[in-house]
Amino acid sequence: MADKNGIQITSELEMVNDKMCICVEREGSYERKLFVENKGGSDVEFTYYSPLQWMHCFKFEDSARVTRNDPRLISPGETYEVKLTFFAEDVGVFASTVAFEFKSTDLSSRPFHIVRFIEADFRNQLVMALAPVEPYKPFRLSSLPNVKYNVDEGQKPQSQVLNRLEYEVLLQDYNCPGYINDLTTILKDASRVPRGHLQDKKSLLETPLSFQNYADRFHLLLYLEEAQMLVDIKRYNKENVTMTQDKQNKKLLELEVPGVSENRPSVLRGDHLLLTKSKDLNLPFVTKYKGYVHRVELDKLKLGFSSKFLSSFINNMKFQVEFTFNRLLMRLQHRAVQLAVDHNLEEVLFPTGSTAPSSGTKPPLKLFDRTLEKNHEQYTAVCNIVEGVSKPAPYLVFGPPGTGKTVTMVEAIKQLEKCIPGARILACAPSNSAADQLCEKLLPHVDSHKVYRIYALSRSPAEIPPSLLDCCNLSGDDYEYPSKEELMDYKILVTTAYTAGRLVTGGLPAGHFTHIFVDEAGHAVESEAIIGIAGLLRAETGQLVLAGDPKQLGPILRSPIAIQYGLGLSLLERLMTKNPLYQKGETGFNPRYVTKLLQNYRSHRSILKIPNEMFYDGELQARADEYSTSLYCNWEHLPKRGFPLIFHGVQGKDERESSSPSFFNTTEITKVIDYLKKLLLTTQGKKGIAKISPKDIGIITPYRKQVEKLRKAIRMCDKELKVFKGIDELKVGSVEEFQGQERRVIIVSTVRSSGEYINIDTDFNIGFLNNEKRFNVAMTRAKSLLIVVGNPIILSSDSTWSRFIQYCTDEGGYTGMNRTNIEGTDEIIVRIAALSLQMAEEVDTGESSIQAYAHPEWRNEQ
Ligand SMILES: Nc1ncnc2c1ncn2[C@@H]1O[C@H](COP(=O)(O)OP(=O)(O)OP(=O)(O)O)[C@@H](O)[C@H]1O
Repeated sequence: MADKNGIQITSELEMVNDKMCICVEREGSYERKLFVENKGGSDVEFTYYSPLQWMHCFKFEDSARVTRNDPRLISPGETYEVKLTFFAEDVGVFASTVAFEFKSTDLSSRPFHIVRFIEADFRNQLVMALAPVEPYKPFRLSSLPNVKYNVDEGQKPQSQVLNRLEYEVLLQDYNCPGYINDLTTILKDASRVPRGHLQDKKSLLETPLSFQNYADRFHLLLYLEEAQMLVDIKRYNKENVTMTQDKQNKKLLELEVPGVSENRPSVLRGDHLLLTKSKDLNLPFVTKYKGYVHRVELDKLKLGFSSKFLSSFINNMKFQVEFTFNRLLMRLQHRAVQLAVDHNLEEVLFPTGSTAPSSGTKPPLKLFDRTLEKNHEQYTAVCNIVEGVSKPAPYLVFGPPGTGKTVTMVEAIKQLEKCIPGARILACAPSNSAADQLCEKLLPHVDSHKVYRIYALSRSPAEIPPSLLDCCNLSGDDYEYPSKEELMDYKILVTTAYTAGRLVTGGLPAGHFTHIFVDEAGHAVESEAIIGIAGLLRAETGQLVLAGDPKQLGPILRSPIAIQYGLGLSLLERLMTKNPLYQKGETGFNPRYVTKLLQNYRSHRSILKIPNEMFYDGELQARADEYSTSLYCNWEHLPKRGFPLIFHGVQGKDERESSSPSFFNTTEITKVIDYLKKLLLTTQGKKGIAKISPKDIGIITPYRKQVEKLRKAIRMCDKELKVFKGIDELKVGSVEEFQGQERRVIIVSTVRSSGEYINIDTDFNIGFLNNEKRFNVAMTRAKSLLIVVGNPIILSSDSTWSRFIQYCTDEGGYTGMNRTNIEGTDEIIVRIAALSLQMAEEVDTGESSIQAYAHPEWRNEQ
């Protein structure tokens, strides 16, 4: 970039972070001058200039049409102009790197180069309304000094909970043993040979999982995971932070924690933080104030402290903050693996199929959802679950997205409730949204007083679906836990896997539940999936049913070592891959234990094609009803009629604001809003297109900040959308929040527009790139129309996305940014390397290296 040999390149454009920037707010063409000035003492030949990558929206011209064969002499003191035209056609941020080549008149000299970065930003009103509220300034991570301290206990949120459920079954601490750090070091370094008990632990990890080593192996894996969590949570410690008093509740203090809504760090209601007054830090002995989390609101925490602390609190007081993580979730898993052994669940967890199948034919079932009767696999699965043919082995319902796993499970639960008078059912899922969905699907056919949805205190009441308010444990603004006896009266309890642990603690006896169902079982670590099983299921009499798809989102873990030794394998996947009862034989799967569903009833066949080929060996059959999946096949905004899939390429910018580490992309938001308005306002009910309401549309994006900005754009900025009837029911959420869900129309905003942040995505397991499972879930939620808005160049660096974009292009579904002549960073790097090479090697062949770095398109033009 440096000016060289007296040549300076300046322009009329504003310089921002070493870039020449032009910012416009309207369509049109904009001309700006670049100045090549000779400030040296001798003549210089201007031999060439070229953008290193071709951008259709930029044009460069000069009066003499400089070429190598016809260079322009620039004498000392002279300035020569190059005209840049920016064609603003579509909102976005467009960047170009331009290389200028010169040669001094001395014949023996070699060419030299100067590079300039040019960025053009075409923004509209919405982009401006959503712009960063203040520049991004990452917060400094600090390791707090080891000082002696005492802890001042804070105010817990639980105080308002009506708790009639006793604590009958002990939950021990399961503290991480001291040797775990040494073991971690040894396991990370293959050259180190462990001795004594560390050797025993290493051998335990290397021995295949069996019922004999079940609890010991899982305890060890969980400790390894916890050790990594402890290291990771320290990254979030903060210095010199201030708090403010909450406006609604003066007893709470508000602390800003950017990233908390994306689980960076993960903080739930009821967790606690430790705060030390900054001014006390030099003291030999300090007090750490415990603040309990009463609410998590986007990037803010509302904390409850002791009254002593509150009376000494003054605004702008500075603190050091240490995050802790809630060990409860680890402890519940430790207890579960122990209870699995104590309750002898060997035939459930390592089934051998030793018991004879029940004989005799049962009368045929009349299903609530008659459509399932037409699918032999689903119908058989429901009958087999009701008959309990796999007992004590678990019954598995697995298959790709939209094949009806959840509806099969729900139908089986309804049939059990109807046909087996003594049936008591526990229905679980790893996430709240999946558990809510189970409950919502049960309600149309089961009396609401027979079903009870139990939430943990950490669940924000605002997120509870209105349809479940009458059958859950939220009472007014507070949660309650009914007594054991009251809970045992319900025929069906629905909860997350973790919250099922409270039922174990509450002393519900093993064998009370005749059937336990776990949906989305591929999403949970085995030790998590069994929290609601171990201690509640009696192996000889109970029936366990697992449903899921190992190709969708799996467990999220922190420790590479725990993953290496198998903690990332879900119970569902372990049974399917390691247990002979669940393997595919010559005649397919054994229907006594497993049903594989392969008929997709959700999506238009064009939407299914890529996930089907990439993740399901093409086995998936598109069986959704033609009428409903074709509703948008004639939509006027489709690039190609009959292909209800759009990839809209945009050239945006991934931005951050304030101290939030999360990303957003306002150019993509503009496009998403455009499509939303086309769907809801301009083409509603037009030309054979069915009417659609906001609840039938879902917007998926991987970053929390983009979720927040999209919601703001829809509910606050756009004057037509914000007053649109039912707009609050339009769900905008992360992929995790959409797992198990479907919508008639799905719009995906991928956000990423810069290669430099891809490592952050990989490190924190966020974003879409390098994450096939997240891609799979997002792409398989739409029934009749899928619109993906993203930067095709960045996404194409990932083989899965590249194939998807190619597919859309081949089928005519690609639109937006003209890609034909745009290349990725790799090509630019090659061209920059070509420049440097020539300088480094000091070769002067008399031939310019320009051919090596100029874009072919540019050469043709010249
Ligand atoms: N036999 C069937 N006939 C018609 N429609 C069906 C049938 N089975 C399921 N469906 C419909 O297919 C859609 C997907 O079903 P469901 O959500 O149960 O699938 P899933 O396998 O659990 O999906 P995911 O893996 O994405 O969670 C739903 O709209 C459901 O009503």
